Amino acid sequence: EITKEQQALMKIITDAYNRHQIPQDVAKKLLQDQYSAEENFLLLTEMATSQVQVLVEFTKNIPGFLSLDREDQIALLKGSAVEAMFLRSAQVFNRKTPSGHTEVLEERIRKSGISEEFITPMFNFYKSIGELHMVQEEQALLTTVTILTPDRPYVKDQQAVERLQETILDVLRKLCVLQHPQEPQYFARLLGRLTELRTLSHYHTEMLASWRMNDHKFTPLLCEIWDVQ
Ligand SMILES: CC(C)c1onc(-c2c(Cl)cccc2Cl)c1COc1ccc(-c2ccc3c(C(=O)O)csc3c2)cc1
Repeated sequence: EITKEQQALMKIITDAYNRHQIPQDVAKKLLQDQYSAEENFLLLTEMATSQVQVLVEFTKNIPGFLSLDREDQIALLKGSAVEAMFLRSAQVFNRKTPSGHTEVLEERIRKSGISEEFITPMFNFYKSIGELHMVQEEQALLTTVTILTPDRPYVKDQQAVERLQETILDVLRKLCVLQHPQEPQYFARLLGRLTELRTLSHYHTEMLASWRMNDHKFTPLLCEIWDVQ
């Protein structure tokens, strides 16, 4: 079962995950009433930029992350940002509370110049995440596992990242058994989502290319994290 130090680790990560969220005044912009493709793209760009800032702050709270090589920290953030944002936006879509963001976010994503070939897998993913009914600890730990993926491009000390990731995976596996006793393969299903995230990340690269073809501009932070422009 989960040890005392694993409990402490899970609490640190879950508290940080809940503390670092897009500010409500930024999220509320989704509710404003312009719905042109241009307006949707601009709003989504603002959401993504804010989400990256939130992600950087969250990552600093992952025990051991700041002890990694500085360049490896950057490589892990760049390599996982899109996947972490898919996970975060998935939680928004599957939130029960009628924050109203769900519908407008879906509407804006569907009408922001993303081609249908990417929209379908994207919303299939959102649905498959919803079907998992993850508790918030599982969401926080799964995002952390995604960030601590050792084989991202340009990571030098993969062993150091692997050690951190294994620590989190061990807690996540035990938590899944506790939270879903009637579903022994639940942990395996969760990890299967990480494979789906990699595929979505490849689609995302093409999404960026097609937006740029139509002369869409990104913010400096997104250009830096996604190596565009
Ligand atoms: C540059 C831009 C056009 C773009 O490029 N690819 C993607 C992109 C898309 Cl379209 C889908 C998935 C991933 C990415 Cl990066 C995006 C938009 O990325 C988003 C990132 C994050 C949110 C997001 C997060 C949290 C919350 C919360 C909350 O927590 O309370 C309330 S509202 C909300 C909104 C939305 C969109």
